Amino acid sequence: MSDLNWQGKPPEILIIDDDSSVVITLNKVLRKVGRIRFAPDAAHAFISMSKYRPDLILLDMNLPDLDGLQICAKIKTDANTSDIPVLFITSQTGHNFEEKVFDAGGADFIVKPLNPRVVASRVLTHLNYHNAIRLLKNQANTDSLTNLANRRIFDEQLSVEFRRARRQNESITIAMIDIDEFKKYNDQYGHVAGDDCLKSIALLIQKSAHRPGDLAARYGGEEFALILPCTDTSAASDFIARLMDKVRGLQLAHADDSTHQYVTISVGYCTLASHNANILKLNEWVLVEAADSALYESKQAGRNTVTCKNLCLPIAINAPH
Ligand SMILES: Nc1nc2c(ncn2[C@@H]2O[C@H](COP(=O)(O)OP(=O)(O)OP(=O)(O)O)[C@@H](O)[C@H]2O)c(=O)[nH]1
Repeated sequence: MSDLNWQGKPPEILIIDDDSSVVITLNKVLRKVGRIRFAPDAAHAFISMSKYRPDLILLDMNLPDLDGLQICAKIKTDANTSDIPVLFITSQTGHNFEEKVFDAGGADFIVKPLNPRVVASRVLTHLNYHNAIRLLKNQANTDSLTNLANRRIFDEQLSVEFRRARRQNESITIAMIDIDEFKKYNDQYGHVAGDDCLKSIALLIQKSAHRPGDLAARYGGEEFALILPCTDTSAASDFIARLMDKVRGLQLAHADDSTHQYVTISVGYCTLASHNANILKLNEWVLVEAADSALYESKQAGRNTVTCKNLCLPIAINAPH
């Protein structure tokens, strides 16, 4: 249908217009470009947007319930829709019109009577911009080898989830995961096999951390980090035991591992329990440091081990950094 490389499916285009002749014309021009949906007014448009997140919106200036500028401003103030390009369709070109469109957050406008080639060119240009920005954002947030979130996103999300846990008096767990004897693995099987091993374990971690708010990130070389909101010590312990089982279940041969035949991981985690007396004085990095020191203990204990540091009792608080 579409020539654009849009993650295997055509781009979603939403046309918000109550004039059926305009809708018919736009459909004819754009049906080869993407998947077209229609809404005759603002109410239907917002329902459609929440169901089928559009990649581009064509918006009439005058609609029965809200005017186009108001709809556009609403789209632009909602974090879920703010990055969608909005192109106005209008017969108005009067005083200040262009400024009003751009002030409302519109990306461009197309003047009636509609010229099919102009419509197709403008829509394709904005879809291509939108796609390029989406790909760049994705690259900036993702570790390219494993496709997990990168360290930058981990830091951002850690702060968000820690503040949420504090506000809502919920527990939160941070886990640090490290592949055992990975230097020897690389030495024995080569770096390409090492990369494949990292990818397999990353995929397992990502599939395991599937609840809303969970985040799996590549923290460094062969180290991963997990944020598990609303997860107390016992839930975290079950989660990590299952994850370690799954890694052992992969049975990735590691002939040089001093104690095991297969690739294993060591884990350290720290849970901040709800009702922690010190919760208001703590910061998120206390959890990361505690999880990291628990991971160190797991390594000292012989690897393929999990260690928990619990912060539910009053503890010595490190200076924030
Ligand atoms: N193939 C591959 N190897 C990596 C990557 N990032 C880090 N490494 C390797 O991971 C190894 C980590 O070695 P160490 O920190 O000594 O840890 P270890 O050998 O796993 O030993 P323990 O953690 O004590 O069990 C190093 O040899 C790094 O070169 C990567 O992206 N790909």
